Amino acid sequence: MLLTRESIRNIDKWRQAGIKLPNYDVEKVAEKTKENPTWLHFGAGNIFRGFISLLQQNLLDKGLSKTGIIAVESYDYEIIEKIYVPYDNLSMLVVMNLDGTLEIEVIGSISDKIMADLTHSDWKRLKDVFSNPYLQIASFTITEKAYNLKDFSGEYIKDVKEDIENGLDKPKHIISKVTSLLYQRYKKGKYPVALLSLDNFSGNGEKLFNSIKTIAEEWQRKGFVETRFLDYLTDSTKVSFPLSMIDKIVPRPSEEVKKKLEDLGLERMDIIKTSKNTIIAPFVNAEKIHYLVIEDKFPNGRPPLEEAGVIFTDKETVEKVERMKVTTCLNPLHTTLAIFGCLLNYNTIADEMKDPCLKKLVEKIGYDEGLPVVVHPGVLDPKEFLREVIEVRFPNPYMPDTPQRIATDTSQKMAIRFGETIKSYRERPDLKVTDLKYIPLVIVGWLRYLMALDDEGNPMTLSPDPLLEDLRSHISNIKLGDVNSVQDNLKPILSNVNIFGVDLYEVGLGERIESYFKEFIEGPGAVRRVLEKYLGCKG
Ligand SMILES: NC(=O)C1=CN([C@@H]2O[C@H](COP(=O)(O)OP(=O)(O)OC[C@H]3O[C@@H](n4cnc5c(N)ncnc54)[C@H](O)[C@@H]3O)[C@@H](O)[C@H]2O)C=CC1
Ligand SMILES: O=P(O)(O)OC[C@H]1O[C@](O)(CO)[C@@H](O)[C@@H]1O
Repeated sequence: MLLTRESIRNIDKWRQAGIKLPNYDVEKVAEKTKENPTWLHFGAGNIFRGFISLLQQNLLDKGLSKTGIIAVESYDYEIIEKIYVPYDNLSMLVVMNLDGTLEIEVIGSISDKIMADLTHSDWKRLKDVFSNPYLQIASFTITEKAYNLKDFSGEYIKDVKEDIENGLDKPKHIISKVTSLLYQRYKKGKYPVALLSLDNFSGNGEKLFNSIKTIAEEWQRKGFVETRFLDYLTDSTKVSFPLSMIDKIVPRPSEEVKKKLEDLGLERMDIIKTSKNTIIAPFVNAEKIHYLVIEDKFPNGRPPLEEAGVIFTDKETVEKVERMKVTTCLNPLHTTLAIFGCLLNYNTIADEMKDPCLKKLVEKIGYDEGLPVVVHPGVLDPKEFLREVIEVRFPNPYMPDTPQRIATDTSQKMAIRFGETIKSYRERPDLKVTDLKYIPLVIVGWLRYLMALDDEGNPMTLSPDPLLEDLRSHISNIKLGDVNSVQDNLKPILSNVNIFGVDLYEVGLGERIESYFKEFIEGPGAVRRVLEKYLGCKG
């Protein structure tokens, strides 16, 4: 069986294999989408194929929507060539249930794909779609770093510098591309639209807005865009940037799942790693549980996604729910497991949850250090959410999620995942930053991880991170087993407000972290020993 539009016409064959098919005519929806494009999504990767597209499929299945989503890829064109084109834009979602059963579903709601490549004819098509009055949403899952225009020294990165000089016609960075597309929309009729970031970080909509506004202002100063364009962009009845909280664990595609699909008779299920490091396959494996909370601000209307389980609410509630998830109840625990999982040679997050020390560490970070500063968001209960994460979601033995995946881009995540809690402790009169014992342990774990040696002292490959070279330039001066080599090498990292959101020395944690670090590098096995010492556990 091939995952193609033609093959899914043979409904009985797919049914016999136990695979659910779209309950609508995929071709017709694709046609309708061409005439009436309402939703573009930037970032054609795994979460889009396994979650966002599922929401729209849900509406199409119920007859609540008539059009699909157009996937836009602006960075890794191999995804389109190798994962969209050969499979007619279909994706296959494999849900890993807690009892080991799989629920498999062909997703047909991705109606088209576009490469946002200026040298390709697709660019013209993208400009047309973007200036279409029907367009309601341009959403994004492009990873947190893609929103950054500047490097850590505060300078515009190379592509952005060039984009600012070159104006509307040759943008390279995704934010400049989107700003240029928005200008087309403005010129065409000032039509309204919502730009919806579904990336996993605090204030995602605001960050998208600020980045786009920065480019627009630079272009306005150089005379590339009209001043009124800034009015359009900053008028939320025209262009909105809703905040969102997105939550579904969508690990990289796993060989085990691929094998199971092949056993069912599916062909061409190969997992690829692109030259830009995206690991992707025709299928997506994911957990069943998910949450999506979005600020209800869509000036050109939106599909009735509440019918697919999305919670629409006000900005303050999204902020609270997002803070709860990203800064305390899920992502800090994930990053903790990522760092120590790599150091202690774990292959899955679920296996780590069987390690009494690691389970205790995430409990301490979640319940003891995180929960006290969480503001109850109303729509979800933080304690119950945390319990579900620790007791149900992370330990799911069928989820092929790896610490190495979550360890990607850790430098971009520390400020949000740990810095926010540190700041709350600093601000609250009833709490002291120096009461924090376990968050510093994770920060130290990360510094130890950056030595690229596992706890036994064996070389370990580090996950991609835009700051890796910079960080390694300090850390590589330190030798395992030689506490004296620490010297001042940690100072530039620990005092970097861009990395942690605070200067860790100023808040009183720097020295403690340095001293923990020295214990961590005493020699092989020290990471495990230190965890046992501070957590009173036996790993
Ligand atoms: N995988 C997951 O479980 C979840 C992911 N997310 C969010 O979605 C993001 C993407 O996750 P996945 O789709 O799983 O990853 P992925 O690796 O499968 O896809 C990443 C996507 O982002 C694009 N991208 C990467 N760097 C870019 C850049 N500099 N400029 C423009 N586009 C760029 C890639 O081309 C690709 O389309 C995450 O970083 C996170 O913020 C949110 C919830 C769950
Ligand atoms: O650390 P990352 O790359 O944002 O990934 C975090 C993981 O946890 C989640 O936050 C779960 O919702 C997803 O974004 C992803 O599976």
